[in-house]
Amino acid sequence: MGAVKSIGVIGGGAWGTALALTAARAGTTVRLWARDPATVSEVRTKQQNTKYLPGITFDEDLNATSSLKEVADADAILLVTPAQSTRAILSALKETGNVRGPVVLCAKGIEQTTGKLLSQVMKEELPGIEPGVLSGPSFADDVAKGLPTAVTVAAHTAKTALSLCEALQSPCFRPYASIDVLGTQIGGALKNVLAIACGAVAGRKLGASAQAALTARGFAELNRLGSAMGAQGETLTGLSGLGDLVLTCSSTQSRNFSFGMRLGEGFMASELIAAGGKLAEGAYSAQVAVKLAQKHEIEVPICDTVARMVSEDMTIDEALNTLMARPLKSETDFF
Ligand SMILES: NC(=O)C1=CN([C@@H]2O[C@H](COP(=O)(O)OP(=O)(O)OC[C@H]3O[C@@H](n4cnc5c(N)ncnc54)[C@H](OP(=O)(O)O)[C@@H]3O)[C@@H](O)[C@H]2O)C=CC1
Ligand SMILES: O=C(CO)COP(=O)(O)O
Repeated sequence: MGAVKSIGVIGGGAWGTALALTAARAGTTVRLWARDPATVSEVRTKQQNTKYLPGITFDEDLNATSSLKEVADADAILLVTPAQSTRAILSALKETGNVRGPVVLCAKGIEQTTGKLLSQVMKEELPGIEPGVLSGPSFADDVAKGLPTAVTVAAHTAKTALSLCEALQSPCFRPYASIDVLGTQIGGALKNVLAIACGAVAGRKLGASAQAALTARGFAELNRLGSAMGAQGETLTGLSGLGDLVLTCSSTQSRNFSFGMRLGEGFMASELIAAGGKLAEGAYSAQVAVKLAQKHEIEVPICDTVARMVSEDMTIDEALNTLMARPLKSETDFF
């Protein structure tokens, strides 16, 4: 593909808005699609998205629209809605007949009903269109404020990955190109599950040592499962893997970590979900991550306890006891 001069961003939430700002700062023509007309109007007229990025007024004028057909008419599309809505949006995008460039998957999750990665979903819904993936340690708030951030942008060819990077690069946003489309998705999906575990440890006040141990053992799970699924080692230890795991497992700014904290404080997962709070993708990916691990015959005890806490099959104290009472084993696979 040639240079990416225009980008359509689908998703008027925190991350979609921050990525639209990122493209604008890079000098790329950008149009943001949101399903909520109030968001479209506020972004257009007030340079704000108070529902998802409260307290931030953009320096950039963003062109927002409610027309999917309009936003699809771009050299590349960033798809930035929650993972579970990906199939429906891809199908609606196909209906527009306007998609020509790569569609970059920016959600961090696995499809619950099928256990498929989002690029696999895209292959079914938009065959013939190149998938891309954007993932890495990047809080939408930080990015919207122009704080320095680095992410991985993957596509099947280096040329496409580099063109996408060029269309997003600015003094505050540094994308690294990759051709590991599969591997770049795995870290983002699994770190959300593992961040719930770390948040639960913080909420239950089990100490910084426990949190660090859980992060490191969580990385072992991410690494084992990612490798079994075919991810490259450098991807798993890179920005979209270890980088994002460290960020999300250590900050109350993370919605997954905060969701875990509430579990650790004694709230039930169903209460938190019913209250309709902020999106915690890990709550939707935990169970399906465990199933994927079973399919690949990989042990993921931390993901498993998170899945069981989310389905209310286990309390935080039971989870802790289960993890601590596991049979002794080697940290490496050498003996
Ligand atoms: N926030 C962050 O820091 C980062 C988020 N991500 C990932 O990006 C994805 C989106 O997250 P984020 O933007 O933060 O989420 P938000 O909760 O901030 O926003 C979600 C957006 O998606 C819209 N939406 C939800 N369901 C649908 C649907 N079925 N059809 C169309 N639009 C829909 C919502 O619209 P409405 O308002 O109408 O409900 C809203 O505009 C997630 O997978 C997340 O893990 C990745 C990196 C950073
Ligand atoms: O993916 C993110 C940071 O890289 C955002 O994490 P949360 O969805 O947990 O807020």
